[in-house]
Amino acid sequence: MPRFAANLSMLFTEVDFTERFARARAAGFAGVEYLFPYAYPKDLLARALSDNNLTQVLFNLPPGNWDAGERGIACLPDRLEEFRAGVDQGIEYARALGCRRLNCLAGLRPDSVSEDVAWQTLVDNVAYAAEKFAAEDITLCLEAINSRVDMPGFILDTSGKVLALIEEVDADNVRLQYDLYHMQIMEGDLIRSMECLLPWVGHIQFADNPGRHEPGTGEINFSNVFEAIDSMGYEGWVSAEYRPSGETGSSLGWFSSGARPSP
Ligand SMILES: O=C(O)[C@@H](O)C(=O)CO
Ligand SMILES: [Mg+2]
Repeated sequence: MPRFAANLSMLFTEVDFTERFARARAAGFAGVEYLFPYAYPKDLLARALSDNNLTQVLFNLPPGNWDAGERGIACLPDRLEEFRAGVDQGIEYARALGCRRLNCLAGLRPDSVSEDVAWQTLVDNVAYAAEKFAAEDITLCLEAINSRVDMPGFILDTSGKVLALIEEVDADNVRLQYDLYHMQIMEGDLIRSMECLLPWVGHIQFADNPGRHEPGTGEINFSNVFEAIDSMGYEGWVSAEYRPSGETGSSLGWFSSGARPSP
C-alpha cells in the first residue's frame, strides 16, 4: 500500500493542533502535513514531530491573508516582496522541520490583473522560489485546485496548466501536487491521468467526492486507486486530506491494518 500521511488541518480536529501529532501517530501514520506552520514556533513543531516519530511531509508557503480569502500570492504582481519574504520563511520552517516538500499556492487572479500578467508573475515567482529551494534540496510542489466548487478563480485549476508552468519554469525540483479530490472534480479519469503524469508528480493527496469526506463516502473507488498508485511505482507520500464525516477515528476504515506502516 502507499505511504500514507495525515493532514492535520483536516484530521483529528477534535483536539488542539499540537495534540494532533500524537493522535496521528497513535492511528498508525508515519507522516503528517498541514496547511501552514507559521502560527507556531519552529521548535515546538519540531518537538511534536520527534516526540511522535513523525516525518513532516509537506506544508504550504505563506498564502497572503488566508482569513480574508486569499489563496496564495504567487500570481499577484504587486506582492513580489511579500512572496520573496514568504519563500525565506518557508525555508526556515522546512529546515527546522526537516521537510523536503513545500507547496506554492498560485492564488486567485483579480479582475484588475490580466491573464498574461498573472501568468508571467507566477512563472517568475516559481522560478525564483525553485532556485532557492534547490539549494536546500527542497521540491516545490504546485497543486491544481478545483475552481468549480472550492476555489473559483484559482489560477492553476487543471493538471495541464501545472504542467505548462513546470515546462516554462524548467527547473528539476518543481513538481505537480496531484489531489485526487480536485482532479476528480475537474478532470476525472484518475488512474489513467496519474499514470501519464507520474514523472511530474511530487505529492498526492486525497478525499472522496462529492463532500470532501473519507474514502467510501463518494464516487471514487479508492481500493483500485491505491492499488494503481502502488503498481505504477509512485514512491512518495499519499496524504489523507479530507474532512471526516464524523469523528476522525471512525473515518479511518480505509486505513486498514495492511495499509499501516510499521511504527
Ligand atoms: O487541497 C487543498 O485545499 C490543499 O492541499 C491546499 O493546500 C490549499 O487549500
Ligand atoms: Mg490538496
